[in-house]
Amino acid sequence: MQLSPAQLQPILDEIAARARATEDKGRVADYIPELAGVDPDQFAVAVAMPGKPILIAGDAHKPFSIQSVSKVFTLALALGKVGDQLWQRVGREPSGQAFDSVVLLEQEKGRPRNPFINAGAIVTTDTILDGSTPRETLGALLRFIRAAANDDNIHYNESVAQSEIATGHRNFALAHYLLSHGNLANAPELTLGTYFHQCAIEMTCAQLANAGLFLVGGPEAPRMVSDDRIRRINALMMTCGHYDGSGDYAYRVGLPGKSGVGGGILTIVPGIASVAVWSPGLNRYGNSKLGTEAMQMLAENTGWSVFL
Ligand SMILES: NC(=O)CC[C@H](N)C(=O)O
Repeated sequence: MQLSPAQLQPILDEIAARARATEDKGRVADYIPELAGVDPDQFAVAVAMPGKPILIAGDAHKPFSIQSVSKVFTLALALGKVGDQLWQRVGREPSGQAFDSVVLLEQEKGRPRNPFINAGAIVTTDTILDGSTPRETLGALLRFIRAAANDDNIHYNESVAQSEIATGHRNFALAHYLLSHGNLANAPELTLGTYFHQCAIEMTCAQLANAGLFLVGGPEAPRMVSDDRIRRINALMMTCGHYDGSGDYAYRVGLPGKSGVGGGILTIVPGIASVAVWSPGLNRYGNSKLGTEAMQMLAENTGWSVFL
């Protein structure tokens, strides 16, 4: 359903007010030391609709670490670079496991289930890194995101990247495991250096909602990838974008989304809008607790769903 800005704004204001009043805001990710000190008492929502002014509520101009939301952009780049060959190295099935789980990687001989769990994202980044330096690859990624958002003021936070380089032992384990199965083309420290920096990109909710417009489609949305790719990326966001909480998100929100441990979620309403929410406290799946609740409320109040 298309809603006018005048109809949507009060819904967003109500969502932000409810979020502020909610006592249980979830737990901030503390396994990345640089993120452990983020104030959990923050909330923002932004709705970008092609050809219309962006709508916001809450701290929508405060930058946050996009973390795994970056995996949507690297997937788009990787599909642009190697096309369907990507699927020789990564699957397209939900994993039903935590984002940093190593279990299936051993059982399935080093082929990660999907591009959104860490192992699959590391392979995806390895694909776009191939033949270039981490600096060039990050430059290409930032150019893509800035063009999608129509905003040059998007950067990565070096301290957050270094914080993960120093403590990301599970990701190093995953990368070495992939290498042992011949599913890593570059040295683990190069691929992971790139991966940690892509996760350390900072955006505001307003910027992220704008950056997601290329996945909305339609005549007024930015055309960065083909319609066919838009459908495929959205399908993967729906089935795998929230790790072992993907089924729960599909049930509660009914829209394709991608979360990150920084507390951001990018959600696409095909043909209508790109929505970003941010609240740093996470639920037990590592997805933003208030962000998920806010998206459920937005979907219920707008009737936005891919299912009816
Ligand atoms: N779910 C996430 O956002 C995880 C991203 C984080 N950089 C990690 O690799 O652990």
